[in-house]
Amino acid sequence: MPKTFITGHRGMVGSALVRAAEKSGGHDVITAGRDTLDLLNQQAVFDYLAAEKPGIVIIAAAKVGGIHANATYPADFIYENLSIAANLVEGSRRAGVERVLFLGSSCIYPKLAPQPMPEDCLLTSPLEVTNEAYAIAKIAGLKLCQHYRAQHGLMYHSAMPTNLYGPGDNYHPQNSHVIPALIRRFHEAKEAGAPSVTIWGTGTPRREFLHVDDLAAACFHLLGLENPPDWVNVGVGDDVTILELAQLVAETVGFTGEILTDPTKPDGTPRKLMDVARIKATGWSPVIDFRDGLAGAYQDFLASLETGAARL
Ligand SMILES: NC(=O)C1=CN([C@@H]2O[C@H](COP(=O)(O)OP(=O)(O)OC[C@H]3O[C@@H](n4cnc5c(N)ncnc54)[C@H](OP(=O)(O)O)[C@@H]3O)[C@@H](O)[C@H]2O)C=CC1
Ligand SMILES: C[C@H]1O[C@H](OP(=O)(O)OP(=O)(O)OC[C@H]2O[C@@H](n3cnc4c(=O)[nH]c(N)nc43)[C@H](O)[C@@H]2O)[C@@H](O)[C@@H](O)C1=O
Repeated sequence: MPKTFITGHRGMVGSALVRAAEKSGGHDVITAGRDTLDLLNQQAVFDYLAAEKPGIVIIAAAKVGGIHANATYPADFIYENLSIAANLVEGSRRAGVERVLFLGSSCIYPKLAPQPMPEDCLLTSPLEVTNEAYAIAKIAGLKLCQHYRAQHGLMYHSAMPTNLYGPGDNYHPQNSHVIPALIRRFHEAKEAGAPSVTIWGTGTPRREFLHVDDLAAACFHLLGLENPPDWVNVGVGDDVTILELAQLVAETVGFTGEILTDPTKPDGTPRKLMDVARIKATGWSPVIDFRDGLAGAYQDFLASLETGAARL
């Protein structure tokens, strides 16, 4: 059974990876929270990997946030994400880690990429400005893996997930992604009997959403491939407008008031629909229906409010 270091295990993706690994029983999982291992500390990362000698490292730790956080803290996003990727990839090479899976994001592709976006549209035109810093760090992470694989013959590769949602999400009112932000806002409006809820931007951008448990399954699927692509899109291949999403979240939460838009807030990329032909050809497809997934995410939000575990 491979010793598998899942980084970022307290986050939404990392915790889904731990759940999936425990369910499969096929991995001896090790974890280390920020309190015991700060991934920005290069020497600490090198020492930890040298001592633990995992067979697999999954890089699910990152500085993560929605459109507002990315646009407000670009220095933090580029510095922390470059450092986490470089420390873990080089530390893995030094410790003889056989396999690394790095997680990027669909925002690595150009702002006006062809839709759906194939893997080979990377670096063909400018990035979306609201998340350029984060995207550059994620592109550097995937290129680290690609070049370490080419130069050192190591099986280091990457997955590029589309926008994710699910249990353990961050519900911060400003710094979160759109789904957790709207779950919280519609819930609070329902509780307060508010007549309307305002969403950011024009409501016209299109986004694709993948449940985090589907992503976790995709990660272990990729780790099982003998010759995985250097990087591969992970998505559902279907998208909705932000206004349609808001209507779905309102239904899920049971909010029946009006939905207003605020065009003074940024829209970000007009559309980022993944071309998922490559991962489908390897035998993976998502299984979680979007409405079911949203209902589960809302239940998780309610449960985490009760236990006090919600990331608010
Ligand atoms: N959420 C999404 O919609 C998408 C996410 N992704 C990618 O998936 C990955 C995981 O994202 P997600 O789970 O949503 O993010 P979360 O914010 O939920 O989790 C990130 C985790 O990384 C940990 N972390 C961050 N910095 C450090 C550090 N210096 N040392 C140790 N641990 C650290 C955090 O620890 P702590 O709890 O202490 O802060 C947290 O547990 C990221 O690479 C992200 O780019 C890709 C596409 C979409
Ligand atoms: C995963 C991805 O996440 C980020 O990109 P993004 O797709 O723009 O992410 P988002 O979820 O924050 O917004 C999606 C859309 O939704 C609209 N929107 C409406 N109302 C709210 C709202 O209340 N909060 C937020 N956050 N957005 C809202 C918002 O205006 C935008 O049009 C990247 O920075 C980068 O980190 C990355 O890789």
